[in-house]
Amino acid sequence: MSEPESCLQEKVRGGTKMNPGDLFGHIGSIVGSLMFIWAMFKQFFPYQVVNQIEKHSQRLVTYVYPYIQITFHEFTGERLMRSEAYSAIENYLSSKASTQAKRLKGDIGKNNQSLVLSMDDHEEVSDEFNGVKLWWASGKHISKAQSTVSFHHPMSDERRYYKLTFHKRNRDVILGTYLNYVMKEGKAIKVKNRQRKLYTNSGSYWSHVVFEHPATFQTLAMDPEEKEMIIDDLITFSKSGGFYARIGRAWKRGYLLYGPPGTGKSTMIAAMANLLGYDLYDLELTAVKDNTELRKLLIETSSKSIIVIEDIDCSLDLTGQRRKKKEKEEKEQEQEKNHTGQNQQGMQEKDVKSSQVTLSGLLNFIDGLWSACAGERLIVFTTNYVEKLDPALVRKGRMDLHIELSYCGFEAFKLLAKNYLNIDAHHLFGTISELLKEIKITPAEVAEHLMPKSASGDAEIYLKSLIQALELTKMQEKVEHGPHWTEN
Ligand SMILES: Nc1ncnc2c1ncn2[C@@H]1O[C@H](COP(=O)(O)OP(=O)(O)OP(=O)(O)O)[C@@H](O)[C@H]1O
Ligand SMILES: [Mg+2]
Repeated sequence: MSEPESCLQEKVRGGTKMNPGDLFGHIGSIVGSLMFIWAMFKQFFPYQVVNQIEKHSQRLVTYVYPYIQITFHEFTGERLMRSEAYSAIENYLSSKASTQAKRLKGDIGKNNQSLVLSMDDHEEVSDEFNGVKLWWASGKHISKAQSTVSFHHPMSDERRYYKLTFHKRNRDVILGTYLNYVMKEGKAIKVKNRQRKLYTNSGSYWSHVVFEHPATFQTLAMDPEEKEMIIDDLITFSKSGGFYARIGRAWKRGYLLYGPPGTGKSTMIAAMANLLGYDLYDLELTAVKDNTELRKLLIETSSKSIIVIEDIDCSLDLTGQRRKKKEKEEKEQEQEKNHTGQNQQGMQEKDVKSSQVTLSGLLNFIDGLWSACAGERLIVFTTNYVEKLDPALVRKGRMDLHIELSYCGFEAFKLLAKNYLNIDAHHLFGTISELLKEIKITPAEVAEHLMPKSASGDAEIYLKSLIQALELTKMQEKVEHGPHWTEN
């Protein structure tokens, strides 16, 4: 059975099922079917005729037609801005269109990789929500006034819309929850499909590149339970907009990632961005001139983003004095050279050497920013030395979750072996498990040993190389602790 036929029959069935024995139900279904056929064929009639027929039939239909229709136009307002609701519906319907509609439109998505399909004009798809059946139809108006003058831009006078049809007895469900659901889902799909960016600051300006880091939580080697807990925490956060609004708190969450170099802190941040589909702002504090500049940078960050300050201990010291002041001054002098001639820099460069970002500036600005800006933001600090940080910076409420990334345990090793060598088990695993209990080695070092060096490389070679390295470290430790070990 063809798709329009099946939709029509669903409509007729829907009418009788919803209101058995009700004459209006039948009439309404028939009128619904006629309207659907009309929607398919009206494009072949002149615009004036269509307009007149629709005007008069509308009045008649409202008497007998038990369905309610809502239209969502693509462009709204005097300045004809593209409607957010329309684009959310378009995204929401894209998956339904690809399974139900017979005529589809295809385009390259914003991430420039995947093909995005949407329903073509005058198509219809059905949807179901909490047991309620409803229909979406796409259509377009061709403006009469513009069609005569828009010779050079034949598409510019087309106004597309989506029309939602549902039985009037479901009014509460549709208006109360369904439409909110569609908006939310549609926006979520948009976020998932959009091209994400990695922003870095040079002085008070953000510049960005496309963010395409392949790290995911699946490939991140760490304790599986802790990993689950972090994923849960992130997903709960990203879905809690309503909760944060209800309790009157800004929608933000702070993470402190700490651990030795090479344990996966930066990798985890990339995985977080990939999981949530957020942009990344990598804030280089040592390149920020003062608190004002810092505030400006943070206010410019967009919603759904992760603001990262790596090695926070190297950027600020406990009194707020810059540890890397000298380096900063050198950097700024260089910038000064580069920007000579750009008059907008002139003002800022005047007091370059006297100003600096302080710890209290950072704290104030974080707290202040969150209450001023809408939308969700994560802030992530990383450090190799958690004990060196000022308690004010890492107190609860500011940094909600402290995550330790540590040396490679056996579970983490197994995941690396799976990722790098595609093996779940091996007779050398037992030896490695024992060695990992005694020897501290970072996931980065393990990964280095497991990295295939030739196309035909045997897993055993790489595992043996890892065992050798572990045994060597063990020997070295023995030598270092020699006197204690040999005393007895
Ligand atoms: N837990 C891990 N799981 C998977 N790969 C890891 C892990 N830790 C490190 N690696 C690998 O080691 C490399 C270095 O890790 P990463 O840059 O994330 O470490 P880091 O903790 O940020 O170190 P630093 O403190 O020096 O910034 C990564 O490119 C990644 O391939
Ligand atoms: Mg790092």
